[in-house]
Amino acid sequence: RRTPFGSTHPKRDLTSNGNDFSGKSFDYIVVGGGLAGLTVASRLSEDPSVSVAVIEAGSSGYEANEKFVIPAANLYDSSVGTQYDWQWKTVPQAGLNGREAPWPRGKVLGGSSAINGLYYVRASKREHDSWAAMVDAPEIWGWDNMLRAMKKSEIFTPPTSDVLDVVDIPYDASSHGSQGNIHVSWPGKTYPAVQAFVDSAANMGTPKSQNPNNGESWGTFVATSIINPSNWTRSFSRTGYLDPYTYRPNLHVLTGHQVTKVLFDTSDAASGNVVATGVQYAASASDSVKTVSASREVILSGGAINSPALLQLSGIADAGLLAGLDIDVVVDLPGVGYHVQDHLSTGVTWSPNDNNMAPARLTGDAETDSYVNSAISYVNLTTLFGNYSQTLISNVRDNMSSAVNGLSAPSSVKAGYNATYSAQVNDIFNSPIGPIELLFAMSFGSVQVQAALQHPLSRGSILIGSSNPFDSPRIDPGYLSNPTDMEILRAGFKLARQVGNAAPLSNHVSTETSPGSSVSTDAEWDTWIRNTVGTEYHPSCSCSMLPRELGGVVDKNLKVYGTKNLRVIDSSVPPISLSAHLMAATWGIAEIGAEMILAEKNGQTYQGSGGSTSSGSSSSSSKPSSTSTTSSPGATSSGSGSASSGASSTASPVLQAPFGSILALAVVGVGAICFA
Ligand SMILES: Cc1cc2nc3c(=O)[nH]c(=O)nc-3n(C[C@H](O)[C@H](O)[C@H](O)COP(=O)(O)OP(=O)(O)OC[C@H]3O[C@@H](n4cnc5c(N)ncnc54)[C@H](O)[C@@H]3O)c2cc1C
Repeated sequence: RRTPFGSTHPKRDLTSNGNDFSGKSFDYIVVGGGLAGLTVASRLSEDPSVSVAVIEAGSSGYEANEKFVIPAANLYDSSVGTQYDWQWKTVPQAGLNGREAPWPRGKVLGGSSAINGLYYVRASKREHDSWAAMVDAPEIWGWDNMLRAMKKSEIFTPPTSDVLDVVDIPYDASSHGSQGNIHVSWPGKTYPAVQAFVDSAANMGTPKSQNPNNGESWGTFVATSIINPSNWTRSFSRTGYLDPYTYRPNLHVLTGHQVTKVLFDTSDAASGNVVATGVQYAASASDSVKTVSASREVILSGGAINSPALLQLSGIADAGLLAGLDIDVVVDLPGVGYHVQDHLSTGVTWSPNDNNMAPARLTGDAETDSYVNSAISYVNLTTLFGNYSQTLISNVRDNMSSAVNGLSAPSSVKAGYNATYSAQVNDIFNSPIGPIELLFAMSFGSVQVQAALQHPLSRGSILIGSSNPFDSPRIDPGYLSNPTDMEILRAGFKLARQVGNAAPLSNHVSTETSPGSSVSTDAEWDTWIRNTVGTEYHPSCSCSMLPRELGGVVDKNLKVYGTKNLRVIDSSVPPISLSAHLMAATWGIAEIGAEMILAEKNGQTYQGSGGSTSSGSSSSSSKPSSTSTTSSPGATSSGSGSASSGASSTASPVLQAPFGSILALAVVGVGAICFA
């Protein structure tokens, strides 16, 4: 097979030679070959009439394949801390007694889905509907369309009978997809202590969930994992969305090169129609900068840290920030990098009183090594606080404006904080949704019940500190800056301890080793929490989908405000943190984003699950140009309710469109790192 680059190449065009893209033009450029980026690129390239280029900063990962495909999730023999991890750190956090918290992110094809803890957990209908209401787009971002999109990406397999002999796992196969790209199942090995956790958490007030994947995501259950049960390997965006398409000549992937800037035609900027024309990229700070063009769109899928940073480097951010860094303003968009929310967690740890534990090292037996610490419990406010929960909610409501005023952010962002606080208080806290997740873990010979804050009221930011794209951005999640977060998290750890000490789990543990008996008063818990907690690896909201006047970065069509053809499609776009692990929603976002793009290309209006598609007002050739009649900033898209062709369709109004188409209990000193 001849490649567009002229050489004989047996496979899809996968190169690490920057010259192969230099000076070329593609219809679509996807920045970042991570979870969302590969999903989008794969779906777009199902249309043979378009050319798609992916630029990934990390390597392909094929050179160390076992590292990615052998999960070993409970041992966390993963790539965190290696060359496959960006190895970000927060700035010192006052809420963590001045500590800097590590923020790993995947830097390899597959992105963080290549290095993460495998939990596949959906958020609730209520959270997705709340998000959709904020952008008045229930048909696109509400539960029905998100569920359809999440199912589209999925190949579900029930648990094995061996596993069901040990642990009760109710499931409803109709809540899952069967013809998608990512295997979703349960590991081949489990242990009686897992069932004991489920029973103890239920005994302590959080009943077992019968079907957490169907919009009622609260309760106690053994979560699914991204695991291929035919060989017990990790199923992630590279194996699901790239590897199978070896001979797709319109899909081109460049690895080992970081996109340093998006390039624009600003001739029509006054009418809000800045046009992305391509990107610059380089292998390192000392490499020569190269350019590649996009004739239709540039799509940012760099993840929750890199996407806002790249927008800022490219001149789309708060004008005040850019002025201080000597970066020309392309679009004054104050929300870029604000609204940051993250899950914060650690665990109460015991020595085991059980010989039948997950092994403390890899055994070499794939089925045994597939065990994932995925028993979890989403606990609501009433279970945590009893009657006091209503007082807590009233307090948050009463203190909302002073909390917002106390935050440092541009004024439109503060207006957005009011909106997202209201959503949290009215839609989430006052519901069965869990603001705390408990996670059961057996790793390295210890037993742990972790607690993780799911709906933080603290707000943070990710802002570049220099115009050098190879410098780390300033990551400030503002951990525990809102005192209610500490109140909820403290209650979560107290409950974690109670669950471990409640029968039947109490039969599987002996001495509590951390925090131990010296911690029992609120003040002692708070000190321990500040000295111990870290990220649960779910930062989001840094390119929030909100109205522009609320500090939004993308509109309901994932388009960056002020631009005609620049989208962000990744985990940075949810406007509120979700009570779930982030992958499931991110695959949903990516599937919907690809549908939107193909719809717009075909001149139709994307209507999600809200109805059938209709012809849009744009011409069928919607290549950006200053005369095109397609979208204006913040306006509805001229795209269309699309569908992707391909193997993974799931029946829905959208798909009838005419053109169819760990926990690594790496216990370090007193600390523990939870991988989830
Ligand atoms: C250690 C860890 C454990 C986790 N555990 C779980 C879990 O068990 N379950 C779960 O649901 N979620 C988990 N997560 C979170 C989940 O993996 C992420 O939320 C998800 O992968 C985000 O997808 P994304 O597409 O937004 O970003 P990513 O998957 O991180 O992909 C972004 C990609 O873009 C590339 N990139 C960035 N900037 C540039 C640039 N300028 N130029 C070129 N390339 C660029 C990156 O190298 C990366 O490959 C975990 C995350 C981590 C780090």
